[in-house]
Amino acid sequence: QQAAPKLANVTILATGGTIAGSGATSTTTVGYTAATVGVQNLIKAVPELAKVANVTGEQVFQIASENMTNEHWLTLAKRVNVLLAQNNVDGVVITHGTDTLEETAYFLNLVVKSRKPVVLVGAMRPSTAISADGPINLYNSVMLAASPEAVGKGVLVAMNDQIQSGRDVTKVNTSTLDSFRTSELGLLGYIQGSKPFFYRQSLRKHTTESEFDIGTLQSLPQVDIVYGYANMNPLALDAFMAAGAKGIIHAGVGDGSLAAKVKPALVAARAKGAVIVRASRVGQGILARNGEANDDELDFVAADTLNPQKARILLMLALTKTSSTKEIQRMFYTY
Ligand SMILES: NC(=O)C[C@H](N)C(=O)O
Repeated sequence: QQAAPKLANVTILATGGTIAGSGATSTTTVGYTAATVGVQNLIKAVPELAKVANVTGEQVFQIASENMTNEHWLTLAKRVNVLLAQNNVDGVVITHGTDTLEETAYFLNLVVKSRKPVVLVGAMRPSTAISADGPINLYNSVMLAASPEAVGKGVLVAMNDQIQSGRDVTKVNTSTLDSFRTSELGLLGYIQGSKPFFYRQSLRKHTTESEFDIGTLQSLPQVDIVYGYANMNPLALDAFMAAGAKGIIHAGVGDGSLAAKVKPALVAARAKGAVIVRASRVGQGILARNGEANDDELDFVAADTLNPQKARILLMLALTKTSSTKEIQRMFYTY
């Protein structure tokens, strides 16, 4: 008789969200309360986890993800790095609210110092709902974090039977189960029959190849996002600058064009030392450097394919290393 294959050790770090949410009735799929179920009960609800990994759980936070802060990210990333440095941990799963899940995934993609799998997972329906998606998503994530195929792929997101890259995935629907998408760049693979099937991989640097190190950081530089729209005015930008912003993400219309009413305020912000990154509210495509604005002349940075909320994360990390816009532009083409 053959010995049973040794199961991988996976730690689930629970942070809250709808996956840990509960509603008044089984048909409550809106107006429920996020972040009420503790990690041990999340694990207990899916006994099948024991078939794919030796699972341990830690409650890191218990919050709805709209309350995620830079400080939460630093705490979480440090814990992930400590765990993955241990020989008795093979992978980490992070349960998370879906509203900012894509941001946490990209942050960790840039600061985790390990090739071991890190998988983020959430749910669109609370744990008390008919056909709650949390249990299957959690099962798939633990299976993925335990799988050799996920090693070295960067931080992953596993929802709705799909594997997405932490760099590229974004929430695209307020409420449906297929809310996590990677527009044109494409998902990485599928999960089927308790197995991962990978088809592609991001070529952008991550984890062990990243130059960013949050090991000794207690805070991140203030970077804010100003949203573009017709009749846009510089009020929000000026307020962020007055509050001490070190960087501004201009979530511009189209290819990041600058409204005549706003451009002088951006130029003034740059003159005060803030780094200006031009991104787009569109959600797909490359933000062309020197396209809709002359970035060389203005000394601005182009966000490449990062959406504004992900551009904010890269700019915060970039500002921990340098204030050179040339260097920061290189980083936007690297990560
Ligand atoms: N589906 C969810 O998880 C939404 C919730 N507001 C959260 O992000 O925590």
